[in-house]
Amino acid sequence: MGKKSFLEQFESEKLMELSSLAEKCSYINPEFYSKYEVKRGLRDINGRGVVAGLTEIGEVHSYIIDENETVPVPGRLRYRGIEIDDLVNGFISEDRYGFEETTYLLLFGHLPDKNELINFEALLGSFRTLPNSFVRDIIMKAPSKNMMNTLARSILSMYSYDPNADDTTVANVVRQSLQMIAYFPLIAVYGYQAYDHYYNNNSLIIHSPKPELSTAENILHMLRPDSQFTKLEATLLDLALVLHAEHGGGNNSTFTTHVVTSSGTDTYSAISASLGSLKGFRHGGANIKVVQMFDDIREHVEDWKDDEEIFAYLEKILTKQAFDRTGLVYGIGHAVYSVSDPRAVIFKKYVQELAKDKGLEDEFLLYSKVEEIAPQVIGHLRKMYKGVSANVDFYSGFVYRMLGIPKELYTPLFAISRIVGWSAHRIEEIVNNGKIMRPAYKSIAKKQKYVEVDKR
Ligand SMILES: CC(=O)SCCNC(=O)CCNC(=O)[C@H](O)C(C)(C)COP(=O)(O)OP(=O)(O)OC[C@H]1O[C@@H](n2cnc3c(N)ncnc32)[C@H](O)[C@@H]1OP(=O)(O)O
Ligand SMILES: O=C([O-])CC(=O)C(=O)O
Repeated sequence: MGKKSFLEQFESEKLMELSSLAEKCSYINPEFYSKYEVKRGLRDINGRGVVAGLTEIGEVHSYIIDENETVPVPGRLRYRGIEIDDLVNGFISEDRYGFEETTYLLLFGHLPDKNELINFEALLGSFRTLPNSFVRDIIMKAPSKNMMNTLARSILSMYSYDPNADDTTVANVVRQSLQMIAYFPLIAVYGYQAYDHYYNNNSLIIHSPKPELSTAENILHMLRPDSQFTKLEATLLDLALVLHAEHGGGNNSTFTTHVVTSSGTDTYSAISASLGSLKGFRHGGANIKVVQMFDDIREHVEDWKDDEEIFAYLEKILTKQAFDRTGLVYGIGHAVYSVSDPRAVIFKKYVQELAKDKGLEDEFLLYSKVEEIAPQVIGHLRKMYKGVSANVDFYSGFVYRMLGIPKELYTPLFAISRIVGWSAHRIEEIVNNGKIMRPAYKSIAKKQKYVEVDKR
């Protein structure tokens, strides 16, 4: 073997030494959190978050108080006060797509009437054109294997194309938000096409969006080489976009929008930070992990109908002996919900229909079994306070897989939808001229004296 490069040497020897120092001086005894009454993850053990703000955009409901006792209840989600089930039933029963209507509702506070909706859809359609040379200079250059990083990088670059980028007046932020809502599907899909071309050697496909198509239809049109899709496929993707659009101010990526916006920074900086948050596997990134976990379960569990075999394999995942060895069963559990996540409940009904359509009923059955068994295994091996159930990410990846969407686009699809919630929250933060967010950390460091370098 040749001489080791400086980097290799650093990695193998110095890095291990420095990393053990960093780990040692970063460790905090978990008992101190209860001793100093610090809420880990800014939540109490019942999942109740530290109240950090007020909002009128989304409401996440998971428990009631009965005689001073917290009682978990089936989860409920409201967008601008409207129950998510009512919203979904509304546009589906009228045989319409719902994402544009939901976007209008979340940003402007009321359901659009027919004219407002037509005009708004036309406005989004007219914004669905990236600035000249953006695809060539930003998206095609340095394609990355992770489309969340491609999105974040592209959104940060958008700053250079916006002559009024730093203006944080509401009018300008509304304009930037609508442009980002229109651009996100293009950047994500084209970013994927560039990756697929440069990394996988497949033909480069760039279909221009069509102004008359909905967001969901445009995604399928731009993604598929032949641009073909069925009504059921577009309806399912539209539903997924509606269900992911908003989740209150406290979820990790939206809270990031609030924190970063409160410093007074520009829209592109705030949204790229939220994208970084959403990518994480405990948040939006879980949807890819769920599908990878199911690939692993299908490979290792022989009888998909055998509850005991499934239980035993999930135990192995929980005890870090199988799958990615993080000890997490992805798609299960939630910071707030306990009995159920209403979005997973809605999804499940439609997923069953699509699975039947695609001849994947056995796989749907396996998902249902894991949904039922995983909470028992987690309850058995972890300290449970509020209970766990399937979250929105549990079925979303399965839907995307059935739609033939590549896994690289699963979390970006979450972002294509959640940009709406982030935008509404950024505007709410600006309108209310909030103070800069600045919580406290209690220092528990022992005092030490400065020692001159020769005497250490
Ligand atoms: C859109 C979204 O962001 S939805 C969430 C998507 N994320 C996932 O699906 C990843 C898997 N799930 C998880 O990691 C967690 O359930 C989270 C991050 C979502 C919530 O975590 P918490 O707020 O800690 O949940 P909760 O308080 O109910 O957990 C109680 C215990 O069960 C554990 N637990 C909860 N869910 C899981 C899970 N899916 N797998 C393994 N252990 C779990 C927690 O780690 C905790 O144990 P600990 O105290 O020893 O750390
Ligand atoms: O609320 C949360 O913590 C995570 C979540 O489900 C979301 O952001 O949709």
